[in-house]
Amino acid sequence: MEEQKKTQGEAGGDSLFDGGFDTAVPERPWATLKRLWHTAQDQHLRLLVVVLSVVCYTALAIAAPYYSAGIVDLLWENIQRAQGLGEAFVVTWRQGGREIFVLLLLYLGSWGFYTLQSYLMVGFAEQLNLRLRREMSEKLHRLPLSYLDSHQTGATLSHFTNDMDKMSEAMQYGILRLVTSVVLIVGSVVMMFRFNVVMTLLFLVFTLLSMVVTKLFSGVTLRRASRRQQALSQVTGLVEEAYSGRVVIKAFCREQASAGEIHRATEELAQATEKADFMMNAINPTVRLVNRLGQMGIAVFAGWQLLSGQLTVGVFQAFFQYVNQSAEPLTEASYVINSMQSALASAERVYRLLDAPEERPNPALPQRVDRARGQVEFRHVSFGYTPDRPLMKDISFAARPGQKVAIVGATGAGKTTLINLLMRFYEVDGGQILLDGVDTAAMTRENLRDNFGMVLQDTWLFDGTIAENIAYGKPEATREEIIAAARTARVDFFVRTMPKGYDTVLGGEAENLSVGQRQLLTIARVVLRDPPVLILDEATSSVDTRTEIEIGKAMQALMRGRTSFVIAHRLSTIVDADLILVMDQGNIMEQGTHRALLAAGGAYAALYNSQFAGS
Ligand SMILES: Nc1ncnc2c1ncn2[C@@H]1O[C@H](COP(=O)(O)OP(=O)(O)OP(=O)(O)O)[C@@H](O)[C@H]1O
Repeated sequence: MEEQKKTQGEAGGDSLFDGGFDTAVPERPWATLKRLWHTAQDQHLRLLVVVLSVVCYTALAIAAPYYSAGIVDLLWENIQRAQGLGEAFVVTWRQGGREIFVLLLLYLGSWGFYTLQSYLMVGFAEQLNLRLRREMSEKLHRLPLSYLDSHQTGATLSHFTNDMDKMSEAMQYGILRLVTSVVLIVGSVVMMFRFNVVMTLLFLVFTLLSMVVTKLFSGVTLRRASRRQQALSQVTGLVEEAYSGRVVIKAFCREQASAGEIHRATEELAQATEKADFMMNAINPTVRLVNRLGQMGIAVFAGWQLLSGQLTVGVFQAFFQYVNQSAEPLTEASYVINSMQSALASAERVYRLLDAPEERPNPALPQRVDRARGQVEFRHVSFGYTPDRPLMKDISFAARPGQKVAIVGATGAGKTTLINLLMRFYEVDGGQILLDGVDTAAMTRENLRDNFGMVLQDTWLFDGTIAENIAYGKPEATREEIIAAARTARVDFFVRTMPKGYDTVLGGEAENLSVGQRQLLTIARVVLRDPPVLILDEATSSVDTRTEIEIGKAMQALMRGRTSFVIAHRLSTIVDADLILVMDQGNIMEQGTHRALLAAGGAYAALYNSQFAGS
């Protein structure tokens, strides 16, 4: 449920600056900020330059209007004097020119510092993202499978994409906006007070009013944005479901029902988006309207003071420069604050991933087993995925080098779990697993897994050539070695029929590989690596009989001379096994050879007889 909520929030998390409103709120904003500060420790100098640049920018931005007031008054006086004398008005270097030049420098300086701080912050944000992305990708490899198994892929991936984007945007734009706005507003208001108290009070009253309006609007906006996020994640979920279940949907002729559901969800999304976007678009004009009304009031008052000689033209225009300078950031305040909140919430999610408990560290003085003979033993092993639900209570068996061990049992019996423990994807709770007499817990995981080769039903091929895919476990393999492995795996023939043979790129062109061909390729991969112990998950129903025979032969060739663990789905293929483990509810019910188990007349015999009763 918790996870569902999390992904929903993430799925719909539009960026603020695209006009979206994010509802995510950080749980511990100050602690997260402190941690971000720590993560960016190699960039503190850059931040110091940014701070200096912000100070210079705001100082210039506050000084420029004040300075301009004097210039305008000076020019105004000169114009009037020239008119009084009937002369043409000219600006010379001594009379106004120098001041205009200085004003130009002030404006240019403030532009320059603004550009500098933006440039530095873009670099800062990207460097920070780079660091976090690197830490996350390293972390992913240190996380135990239990973490990855219990977290949705989409949610984990969104830390690399959505969360990073939000943080980057907030840092490039949000932080600067926030800091410069606060300083600019405070500075401008101080200057405004120096010019005219009544006009400043008038401005503050209308500013307060526009803030109240913003607050009212943002409450409704947040609610509507949240509804839109829910609707969006529902549509995403349904489309994903329709895509992944496309074969079943077609087989049951449920296309119309599925399309209907998506249609309904998209209609809801359209309505929710309409409402949310209307609110989003309505905020700015409304706040601006309030601001304009305020400015009108100030203008009328200022005009009256101007006419009565209590205000100069220069101060009049300078005052309005300050009004504009402060009104704009105030209008955007709620967006900026929201963006900062959502970025901090993203940072929290990223740190939560980085803080997740890791695999138990490898032993400090590990024992090594280089190229095992293949003696594998389980001694009183117990295990549960969760501490409160033990699955395996006391498992013991031994396989001698070169033996074929078949694992059978109904679905959920614990066959995969046994392999998970053997490979140390999960750690045992009690007992020992030994490889050539060495406790696997005393070895490093890398050393242990170097001794194993796995062929799973879920084949995994990556974007790359067939040759690269076969050489995945031994990148330095020569072309001859790759071809020899392909021959053993009975894959050479069909690879040669492909347009570019071993250089055919999978990925774009991988769709034209059948499930069986994909599996043969993964067998070739293991053949090339030549491990002493094998784990094979027998193909079930997704391949045709001829391919199944091919795979069977390839597996036979692979198993020769190696200890092999075969998760068997058809009892016919395991009659020659040296040891059959019959599993049920996580435990081994019976073990022995096919003959011995049949003779014992227990669960295996019953299963065997039921499978072959009709044949
Ligand atoms: N990652 C996991 N977290 C919690 N429970 C799990 C996990 N993986 C498996 N289980 C549970 O452990 C039990 C054994 O599952 P396992 O996958 O080992 O069975 P299996 O014999 O391989 O089944 P199948 O033939 O369907 O693959 C099941 O009850 C299953 O629900």
